[in-house]
Amino acid sequence: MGWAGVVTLVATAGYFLYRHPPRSWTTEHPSATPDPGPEARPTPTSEPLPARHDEGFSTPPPIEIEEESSPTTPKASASSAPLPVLAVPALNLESDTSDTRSAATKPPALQNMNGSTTPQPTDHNDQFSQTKSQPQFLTPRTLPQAQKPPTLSAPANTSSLMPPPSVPRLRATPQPNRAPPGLQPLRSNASSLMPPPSAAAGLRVPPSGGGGGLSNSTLKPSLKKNTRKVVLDPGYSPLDWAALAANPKSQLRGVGVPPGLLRVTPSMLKIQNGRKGRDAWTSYQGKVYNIQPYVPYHPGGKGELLRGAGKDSAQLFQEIHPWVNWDGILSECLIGILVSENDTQSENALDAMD
Ligand code: HEM
Repeated sequence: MGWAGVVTLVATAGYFLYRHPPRSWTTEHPSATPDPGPEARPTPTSEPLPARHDEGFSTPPPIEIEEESSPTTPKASASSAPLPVLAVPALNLESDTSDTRSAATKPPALQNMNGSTTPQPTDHNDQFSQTKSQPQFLTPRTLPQAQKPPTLSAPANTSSLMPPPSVPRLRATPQPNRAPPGLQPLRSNASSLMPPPSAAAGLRVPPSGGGGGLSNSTLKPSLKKNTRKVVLDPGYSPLDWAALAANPKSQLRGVGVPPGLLRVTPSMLKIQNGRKGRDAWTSYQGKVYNIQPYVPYHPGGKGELLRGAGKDSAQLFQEIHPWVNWDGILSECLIGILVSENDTQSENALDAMD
């Protein structure tokens, strides 16, 4: 009987303390989180809530506690009882709001958000929702000082732990600010828009100076201004010239010119200036060419090409388009070699042409 009585007394005392814990226990647990936390969790299942919120604003500890709280929840599965217990400490905490402001703000937020039910699983969501909903909920409340610290402390923690909640706040805050000031939104928009324009400008500038796809459109007009190319008549394209040069019957050296290379003196070259029905000859690097058949195919036009008729064209040619393959274009127009005036063989060649 003695043992049974002692056991019943202890059980009733424990149950009484469990149902109605003293205020000192409720306040001590959140304050002394690390050591008593895991031990005291099974007894007051509702106490981790304020501790979590406090810790959630503090920093890393909440994660550990939540992980540890998960094993406690199965114990709380006998938690049909603790649910009503949750409401009890919430009322106590509201009464304790006068004691601690931080604890006062957090439990009411849970009550309002969750309707005083199932706050534990939504602790994480509460942290997010608190950040979002605290302004709405706390503004009606009469504790601006208590409101501001959590909001200020929350973004710092959320920025370190949870970037998403910090983002909506930034969005929410600049929206009201965007309309009136206009300078901050311009900066924010500029920060978002400035990179593209700067990048676009950086991209546009090089091609204009360098020579990309855009540079063609920009440089073509400038080239058109500086270019002296002419519009060739149909059938006189470089390909047409290539086809003509490949044909052995073309007689590009001119009619009446003896086969084989001729010895051409400067006087002979001067006579062949393209006038009075005579073909236009020119010399280039010691060789004489008949440029008359190439006149309608010359991209620079007839007049430009005939500037070298009856004389050496090396200087003009090199000044205008040294990259052009002279021999590749006029190989079939080769008349002979340029020799001095005293060369007797050149006289014989002229006699042969007459
Ligand atoms: C001898 C005096 C010559 C003069 C004064 C002359 C002048 C010119 C000129 C002003 C152009 C236009 C350049 C431009 O603005 O794009 C041109 C283009 C051209 N000329 Fe001549 N030319 C001469 C001889 C020749 C000869 C002998 C050939 C053939 C072997 C030739 C082949 C060409 C070609 C292929 C082009 C086009 C170049 C290009 O598209 O880049 N020219 N020439």
